[in-house]
Amino acid sequence: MTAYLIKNVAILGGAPTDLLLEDGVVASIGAGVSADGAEVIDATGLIALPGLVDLHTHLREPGREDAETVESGTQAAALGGFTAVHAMANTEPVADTAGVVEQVWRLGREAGYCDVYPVGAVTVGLAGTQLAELGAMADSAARVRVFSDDGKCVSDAVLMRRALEYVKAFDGVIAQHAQEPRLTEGAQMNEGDLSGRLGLAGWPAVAEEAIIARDCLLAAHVGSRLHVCHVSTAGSVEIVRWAKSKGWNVTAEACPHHLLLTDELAASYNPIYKVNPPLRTAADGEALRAGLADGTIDIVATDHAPHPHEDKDCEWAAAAFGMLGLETALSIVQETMVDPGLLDWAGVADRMSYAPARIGRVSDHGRPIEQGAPANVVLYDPSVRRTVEPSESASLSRNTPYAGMELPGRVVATFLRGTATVLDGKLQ
Ligand SMILES: NC(=O)N[C@@H](CC(=O)O)C(=O)O
Ligand SMILES: [Zn+2]
Ligand SMILES: [Zn+2]
Repeated sequence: MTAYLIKNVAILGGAPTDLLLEDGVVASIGAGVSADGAEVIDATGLIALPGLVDLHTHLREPGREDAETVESGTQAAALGGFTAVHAMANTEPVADTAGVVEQVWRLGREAGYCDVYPVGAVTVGLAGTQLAELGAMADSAARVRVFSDDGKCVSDAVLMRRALEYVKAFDGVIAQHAQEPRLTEGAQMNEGDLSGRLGLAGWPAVAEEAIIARDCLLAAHVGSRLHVCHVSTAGSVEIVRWAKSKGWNVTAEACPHHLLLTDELAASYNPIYKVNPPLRTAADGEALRAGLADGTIDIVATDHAPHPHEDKDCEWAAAAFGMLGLETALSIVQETMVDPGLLDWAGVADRMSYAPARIGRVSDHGRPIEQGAPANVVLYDPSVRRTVEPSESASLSRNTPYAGMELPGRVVATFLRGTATVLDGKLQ
């Protein structure tokens, strides 16, 4: 196994030092470290961050291998600086049994680009009527700790309560896609003046906020853990802040696209901007960034949602919801959070590595870069700018909303347990 001696690297943006990755671990740190036979990387100007952890990725396998496979999705993840991703359960078949989650987990191991932690469905077939075999998925080789019907909301309050109660036995968490279904029938974009003008059915903020408020109360009532997926409104940030002030065990995520993009883009009628929950107003984006800065929003999660062109290259109303996210997430966090001074690199390590690993109960990832820790590390160059070129993506899909946009930063290398998955910006 190749050892890597990374010279003059700024760990979390600190003073330059040397970093030796050997035998799968961080072997030593300090100026002037030397190692015979190690491959030397001159990392002058580069930052080292702990390998990123995504709590919300759609890999589409099994069932929609035309959109993404575990292999292609984890290649995209590695290129984005991720060493672990949680794969959502809305596959075909749905990941609602020990058999399916073990299959996804094994495919991740075989591909070897990034550790894959399957998310188990909360209800059978995501149908929202009957609890899935949560215990069997938790006890399986995949050791599932995160359960979600993402794509759909667990809207039945009794089922949500039972799920929250059930996962307490193995320290699991319910990750809710907060969308009141009756308030969002036929919804196409954020509800506001613009949806009226464009003649597209609106998705009101209250449909998200009402479910989040209810679920915070339920989680507190049964003493369980709730995680809120893709928080998109200022009101949702306020509700999560309130729940945390009560000491309740509630965590929340924001997605890069909600930090950067706004609902005005829907005026193009280009379905590349169609996503669930929808792009919201500039004021919502500002509240999300402030919430992420002060810790109300615990993490950034990509909600990487690949769709083949036939599901996106059509009229707005017929198009699928979702956008790619893995390869651009770190750049967008730099653009929206680091460059404006809202978060430093230590903060990025927390929101994109430590905290998501903690919520997902993943112990091998999300560890500070210190001697003896697993060598899950990303080297990032914050000083360059690049134009997003969809054809360069490792994803099998092309639905990035950032095509042609100039973004800061570039992932130079990613190491998974000391093995380079990306070097010189290229997949290994
Ligand atoms: N975010 C999306 O717009 N789409 C996701 C589902 C989801 O995250 O709710 C998908 O699976 O395509
Ligand atoms: Zn969702
Ligand atoms: Zn999702």
